[in-house]
Amino acid sequence: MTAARRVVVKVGSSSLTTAEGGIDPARISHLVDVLADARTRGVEVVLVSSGAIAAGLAPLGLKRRPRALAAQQAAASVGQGLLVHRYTEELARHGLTAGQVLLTLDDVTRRAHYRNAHQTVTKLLELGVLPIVNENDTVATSEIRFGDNDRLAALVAHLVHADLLVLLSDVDGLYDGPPTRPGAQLIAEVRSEDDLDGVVVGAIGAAGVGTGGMVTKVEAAAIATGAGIPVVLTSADNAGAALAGEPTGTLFHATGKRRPTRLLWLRHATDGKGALVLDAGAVRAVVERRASLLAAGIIGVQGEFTAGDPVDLLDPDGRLVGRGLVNFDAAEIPDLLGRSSKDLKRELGAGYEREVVHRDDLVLL
Ligand SMILES: Nc1ncnc2c1ncn2[C@@H]1O[C@H](COP(=O)(O)OP(=O)(O)O)[C@@H](O)[C@H]1O
Ligand SMILES: N[C@@H](CCC(=O)OP(=O)(O)O)C(=O)O
Repeated sequence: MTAARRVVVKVGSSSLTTAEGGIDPARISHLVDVLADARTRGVEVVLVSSGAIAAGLAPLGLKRRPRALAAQQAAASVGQGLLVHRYTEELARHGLTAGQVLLTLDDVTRRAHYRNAHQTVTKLLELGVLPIVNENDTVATSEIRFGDNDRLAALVAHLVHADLLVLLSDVDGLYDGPPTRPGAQLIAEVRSEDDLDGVVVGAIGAAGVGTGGMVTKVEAAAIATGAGIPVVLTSADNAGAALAGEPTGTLFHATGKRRPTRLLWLRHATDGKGALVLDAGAVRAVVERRASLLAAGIIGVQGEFTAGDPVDLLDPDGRLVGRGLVNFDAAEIPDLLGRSSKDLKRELGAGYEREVVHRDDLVLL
């Protein structure tokens, strides 16, 4: 693989903390050396770093990662500052400046937020700053949370038009089963989902500080490769090789083409906040003709959602056919059901003429 020009590097909590808990300064120092080295070769780097919660445990006298969301958020609040401070000091040794970017799910799925996040990170790169991204843990509540940073990193890779995503963990690649199992084999290359048949993808590692384990890494790889970005999964110790384009760990080849991120997210990770039930004609229009969903073809509405939320699209038998970002609140839809755009415009005004889900905001499942 040739060396990439713009890379998103994601490092997990398990690669940044000591066995006793708390940030491991030596590991951060090593990682920063590798990133700085890539920078001197002209590679633009965006770092997605986990570890805020893990870094907050020791200062709060906590022995292990708390289960309750509020306690995790408190730990993240304490730990994020410490973490970025560590990076800032280490980067300064190389004459580099860190910029903190905290994102929520909305920032990479809602159009206006997405544009904003894109502009900020692009500007930081233009200014020669090394952006350090994490989820905005203190404000993200359970329904709108990534939780793990693997999928966030895949969406960030898309957001910044990266040509490579490097996922660094405490394991040196994807194995065909839990790596602690005797005889587990490293998978060097994944060209399609078929290569994952029979692979047992398991939970978090021994460090117990990560989230999601291998499952979210494989999902992240599917999101990125499906959007045309290859992924290298390896250990933090092998970060240098990965950034130099040398074979290491597991390489997931790109399978698809670039697509809007909010569609990637809709397909891979979002559960609909509610659902719209379509009549048979609307199912055909949406599935076969890739048309927008109009009010005339909707026969039911389920759940509570507001305009801009993801909703499931169901056929008359309740089968899931797609998911889309809806243009109306749930409460507005009953009045629109089954009515033509022309009637809606005449009776309710021009704002009601628009599609309920625009085809650009819709994925088939
Ligand atoms: N098939 C597999 N291949 C490799 N690692 C696996 C596999 N199944 C489960 N794992 C576990 O996933 C862990 C990495 O996930 P996690 O602890 O969430 O790390 P991070 O903090 O880096 O995100 C590894 O330590 C490993 O024990
Ligand atoms: N945003 C959280 C990330 C949670 C987490 O542990 O993620 P990861 O280690 O990537 O599985 C943090 O900084 O602690």
